[in-house]
Amino acid sequence: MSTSNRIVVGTRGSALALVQAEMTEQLLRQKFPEAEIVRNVITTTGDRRTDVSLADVAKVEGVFDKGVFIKELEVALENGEIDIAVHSLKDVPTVLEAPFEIVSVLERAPVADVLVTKVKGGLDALPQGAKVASSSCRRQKMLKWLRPDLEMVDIRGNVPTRLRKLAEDAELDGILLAEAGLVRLGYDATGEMGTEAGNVYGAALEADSFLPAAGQGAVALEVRKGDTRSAAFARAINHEATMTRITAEREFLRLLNGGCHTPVGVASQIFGDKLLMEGIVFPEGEAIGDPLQAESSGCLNEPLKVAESLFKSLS
Ligand SMILES: NCc1[nH]cc(CCC(=O)O)c1CC(=O)O
Repeated sequence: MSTSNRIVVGTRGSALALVQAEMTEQLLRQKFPEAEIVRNVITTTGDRRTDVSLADVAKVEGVFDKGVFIKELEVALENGEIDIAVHSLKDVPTVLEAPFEIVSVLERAPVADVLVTKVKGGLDALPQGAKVASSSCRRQKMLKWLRPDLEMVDIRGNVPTRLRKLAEDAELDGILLAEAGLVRLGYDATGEMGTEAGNVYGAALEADSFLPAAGQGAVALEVRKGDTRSAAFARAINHEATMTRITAEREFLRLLNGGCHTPVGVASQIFGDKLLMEGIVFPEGEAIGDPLQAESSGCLNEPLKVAESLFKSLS
């Protein structure tokens, strides 16, 4: 167990996870110069199983829903090996196991999805029938809806690996990635990106036609429920506006009971004391039916209510 001035930050070992852990540790060091901030890197099921599709990892490994990137961090939290788990919020299920709590989020990075292609020019420059890879059913459905001619395929691996796979694979015309991950890894997400196998080019997909995942671009800090000491550390670096937005977005997803099998896009914005939300829900299964879409707005202080009204106005 931790002594009084020591706090152990737990993270996955991917390049993006390590950058996000570093951001967290730096903020903690600024707030608590007297504290000893220690890092513990943990390998998760999702990192280990790059041999099967993301949708299948949970089934193959018997891991609850989307928790393939977080289970081992929760085990480490439970064992007291770490005090604060750092996650990409997007990878965290909307309902946590009872012993855990998300108490804080870092300031959000850009939320858009990016189409990365071998040829400059974004979506409009992709030829008829081009092949685009993504491991996210939301991204696959959304792009197929906008461009029914495209062939969507699965892809695994961390961000630098995917960029390299695109540059290497002669058959592949593009991949979809979060702008947040690219930016945090230091890439020019909407420009030219270098890989060992050549250059590729990013173009952000407009957030009003291509809605991101709930919590995309946000980093969440998870602690043991009742561990008031670790929670106080984490809360001291919380970014309030991000917390408001992700609370609303995740509530919308929770109401829909959306996991990896019901593709859901959701975006939120703060204007003065108002919270604006937009949502899109695709039908389950292979067919690309017409999605349900809605918008809603309400008071900034009531993110749960705004999410509920968005959910109710889906039609
Ligand atoms: N599931 C993988 C994952 N989890 C978080 C990010 C990027 C950062 C973010 O969206 O917060 C990514 C990669 C991607 O979607 O391109």
